[in-house]
Amino acid sequence: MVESERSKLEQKLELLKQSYQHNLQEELTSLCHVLKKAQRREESPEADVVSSAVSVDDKAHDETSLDAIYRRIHKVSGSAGTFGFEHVSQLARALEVTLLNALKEGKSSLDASLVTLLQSQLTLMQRSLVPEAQPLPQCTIEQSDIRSVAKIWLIEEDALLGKRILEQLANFSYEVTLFSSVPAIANTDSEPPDVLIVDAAAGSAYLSPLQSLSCPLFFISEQDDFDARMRAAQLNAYGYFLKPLNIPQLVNRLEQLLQERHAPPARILIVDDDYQLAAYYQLVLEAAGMEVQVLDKPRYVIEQLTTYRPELLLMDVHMPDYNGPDIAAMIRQYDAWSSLPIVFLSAELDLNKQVDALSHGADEFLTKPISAAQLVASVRARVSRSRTLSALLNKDCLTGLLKHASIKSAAIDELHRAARQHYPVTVAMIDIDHFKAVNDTHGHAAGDVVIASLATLLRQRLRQTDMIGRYGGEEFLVVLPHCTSEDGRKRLENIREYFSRLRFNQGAQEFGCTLSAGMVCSIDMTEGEQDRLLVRADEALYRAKRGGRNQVCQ
Ligand SMILES: Nc1nc2c(ncn2[C@@H]2O[C@H](COP(=O)(O)OP(=O)(O)OP(=O)(O)O)[C@@H](O)[C@H]2O)c(=O)[nH]1
Repeated sequence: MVESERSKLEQKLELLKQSYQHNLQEELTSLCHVLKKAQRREESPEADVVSSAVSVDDKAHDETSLDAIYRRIHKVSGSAGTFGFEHVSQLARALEVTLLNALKEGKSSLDASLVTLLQSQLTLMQRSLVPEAQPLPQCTIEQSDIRSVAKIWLIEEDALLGKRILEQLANFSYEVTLFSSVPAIANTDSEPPDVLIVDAAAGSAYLSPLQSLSCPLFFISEQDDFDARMRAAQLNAYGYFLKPLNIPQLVNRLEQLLQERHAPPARILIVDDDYQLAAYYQLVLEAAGMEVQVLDKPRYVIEQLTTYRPELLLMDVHMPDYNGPDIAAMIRQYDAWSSLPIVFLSAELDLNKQVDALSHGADEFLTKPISAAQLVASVRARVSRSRTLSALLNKDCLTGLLKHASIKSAAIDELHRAARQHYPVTVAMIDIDHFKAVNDTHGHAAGDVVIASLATLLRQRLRQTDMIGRYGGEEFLVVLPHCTSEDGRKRLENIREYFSRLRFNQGAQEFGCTLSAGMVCSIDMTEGEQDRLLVRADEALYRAKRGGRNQVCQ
């Protein structure tokens, strides 16, 4: 995040805090007035004859009732700490516990001792109205549209093996520098790499200084025992690969790592009727690089989920018309949202109610007040785990791309969205030419390397917003939103050209491959024909094959 954007967010946060401080001041003053009223009633109940004549409904709304005071103190205890008024929050929390116990004992109105306690604590709260500094957490996720080439340092004493790994990784468009030993790194003055791959034979005594490079570490090793793997874990190794090396497997892991770093921002939906708190959470999460929308009317949650498609829902438990657990239970009725992470954010102290909320389909219960750092860490961890799980379910293990069913449904969803919002989408089917011959001549493992390299190339040459899937064995489907046929053709030609230049090694043999692609753009189709987009792309691919292969047809 650029510095100017960050300082804008910090200014907004400051304004929000000032506005909250003003409201809190008013709330505490208003509570003091209510207490005076309650005290007068307590001292001369005969003056309160009117109250005996009021209806049950009016009593329920009596602002001096124990329940009404409890709710207001509960709200202060949940929100004050969030805005940095730690001391006020602690005082309110202690009061809340006392009032809750009184309610549990069956009391419904304030007695003299409770009034005195409340008055003294409210005075203390008014005096403590000084916010503590709360820096916004740093944004740790870099975002860019197209990923740059990743730099890798490989430390391998065996020069022949090092050269072989380097050549194979170069096929996947990584920029690899080979070092013969750990000390050799000391002689380089270039920037640290994105990833460091080390042969564990280099000796663990040498390895500790590598951690100062603060880049992810991958080990390659001949040893598969507990001690060897533990040493790697203690050095925070991100991956451990056994020799002989399975390059596609290593590349898969590298890609996973690089994708995490360049992952699109997490999309969060906040459902909370308290606009100040919701605005605060929004600012904190945005400052951490996330995309956030706020919904203050829980009634429209399904519509909002459908249009915004968040990756996590952050929801208040107590809202005026509906409560959070009921909304969570309703969301779980929809297949599409059955695995959406739902996190409750509430000042609820009662453990039974927290457990009840979780049993209604929520994944986590965070108690207010929560610090900005805690909120960001918790949301980030949930989104990351959910992305990993969904990758396992929906992604192909050789290429890390979407599987057939997932890319097909992503394509159909995107086409419908594009038709509603009137923007062009280009769809392309890509197939490796004469792939059977690659397998027959160089073996299945070499064929796998070719498939994985095309996947990597597609990821590297397309935008983060494009969708890529492995449609069949050596066939890929790509969906390019906001892309005209002219633009789509340029991108596919670039990929075709680049792929034809890749060299693969199998033993002493070197070989290359080509691809054919069939593409179609949604705006070139007639109104009712859009459902046939995939069929038309497939027909275009067939023409490319018939026309001699190594070409893009539309
Ligand atoms: N190595 C490897 N081969 C695969 C995989 N999935 C499918 N294949 C092979 O891909 C080959 C596809 O061959 P065909 O569909 O006959 O077409 P082709 O040889 O690519 O020829 P054209 O498409 O006409 O250019 C078959 O031999 C499959 O066994 C895989 O995951 N790995």
